[in-house]
Amino acid sequence: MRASVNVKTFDGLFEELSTKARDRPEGSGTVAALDAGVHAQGKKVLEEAGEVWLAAEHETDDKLAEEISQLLYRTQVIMLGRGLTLEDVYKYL
Ligand SMILES: N=c1c2ncn([C@@H]3O[C@H](COP(=O)(O)OP(=O)(O)OP(=O)(O)O)[C@@H](O)[C@H]3O)c2ncn1[C@@H]1O[C@H](COP(=O)(O)O)[C@@H](O)[C@H]1O
Repeated sequence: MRASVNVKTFDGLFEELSTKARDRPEGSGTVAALDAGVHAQGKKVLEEAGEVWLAAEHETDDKLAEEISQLLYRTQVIMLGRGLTLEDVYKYL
């Protein structure tokens, strides 16, 4: 894939969401997801994981990539909700 200045990365998204969690801008879905609590956040992770699985079996590469991006997002919401940093996770990679 060709590099692009506009492509978000996992780290870049985490920084963006951390700022949203701190500043709590109006209309942010991330702020709403954080306020909904860990139970709701966990359900979203499971839902997106299931959609990744189904897309891998039945959908196009692009649809699969979209579902994976949503799973990454929902994973980051869980991380932020629990106060985990990227380093907390990366040390296990
Ligand atoms: N990457 C994402 C992202 N992926 C998924 N989602 C959310 O997840 C939804 C899709 O999930 P579902 O399939 O469950 O869709 P849905 O059932 O219609 O959603 P709900 O009604 O359950 O909210 C989207 O409509 C978004 O609300 C995301 N929301 C935000 N981001 C990124 O987070 C940044 C901050 O977002 P805000 O906090 O909303 O400003 C954005 O710039 C994006 O880059």
